[in-house]
Amino acid sequence: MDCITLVNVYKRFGSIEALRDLSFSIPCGGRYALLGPNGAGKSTTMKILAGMLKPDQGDVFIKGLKPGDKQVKRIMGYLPEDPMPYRILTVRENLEYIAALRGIPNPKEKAREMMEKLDLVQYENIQAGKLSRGNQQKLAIALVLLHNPEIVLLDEPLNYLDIPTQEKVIGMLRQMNATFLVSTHIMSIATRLTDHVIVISKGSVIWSGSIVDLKSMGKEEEPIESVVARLMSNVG
Ligand SMILES: Nc1ncnc2c1ncn2[C@@H]1O[C@H](COP(=O)(O)OP(=O)(O)OP(=O)(O)O)[C@@H](O)[C@H]1O
Repeated sequence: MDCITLVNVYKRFGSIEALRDLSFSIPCGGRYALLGPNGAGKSTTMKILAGMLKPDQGDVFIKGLKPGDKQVKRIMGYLPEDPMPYRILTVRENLEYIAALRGIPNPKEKAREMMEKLDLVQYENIQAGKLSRGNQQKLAIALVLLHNPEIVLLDEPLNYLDIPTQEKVIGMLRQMNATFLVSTHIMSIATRLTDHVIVISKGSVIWSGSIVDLKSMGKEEEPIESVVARLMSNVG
């Protein structure tokens, strides 16, 4: 069964065609990276899947339901490119509030567990708006994952994180049993978090397949970044 499906999706912003006949699907449990040059339409795709934007044309399904459906919201975790937790709430209040909204039985316990997992305990009484950019990102990740979502959409998840935290987050994400779509520019993130890639350019899919297939398209010893760059530059 597919958990994520886009069929002939179009999205325009004024004169800019952000998505043009975009179609792809991701089986439940699949781990996919969304790659593409700047302005390719990755964030727009993520926002549509998260129900934050409506496509102009085309169909989008999450487990057969429309994005934004109540049932979909319950099982989805979406990390936008520039997430902003509630600025005036503290780290702990943000976590407890979202845990309560998510209907988690013991929000206080869950908040503590997430702070411990992401090394946020020392900031628990700091307002989110006063955190460093990296700690805001950690909090945003904690907020997205606290209900153990079945479908996880991550837009540049490791932005702003220091290397030990990147490793910690990669470890957490790898342990989760979920359907993943991760938008990134960093190939090593794609190869460590996912096993399939969808490459888009100018709002359409230009290549999709397994990372093994992608690597095999390279000449001997050619880095995977160079294979991806070649794919992207082949599109006029
Ligand atoms: N709200 C908006 N208003 C106007 N244009 C927009 C809006 N959102 C996106 N666009 C345009 O749509 C196109 C696709 O943008 P999108 O952010 O989806 O690309 P992206 O692949 O995520 O890029 P990047 O890798 O640079 O983050 C771009 O040309 C962008 O300028």
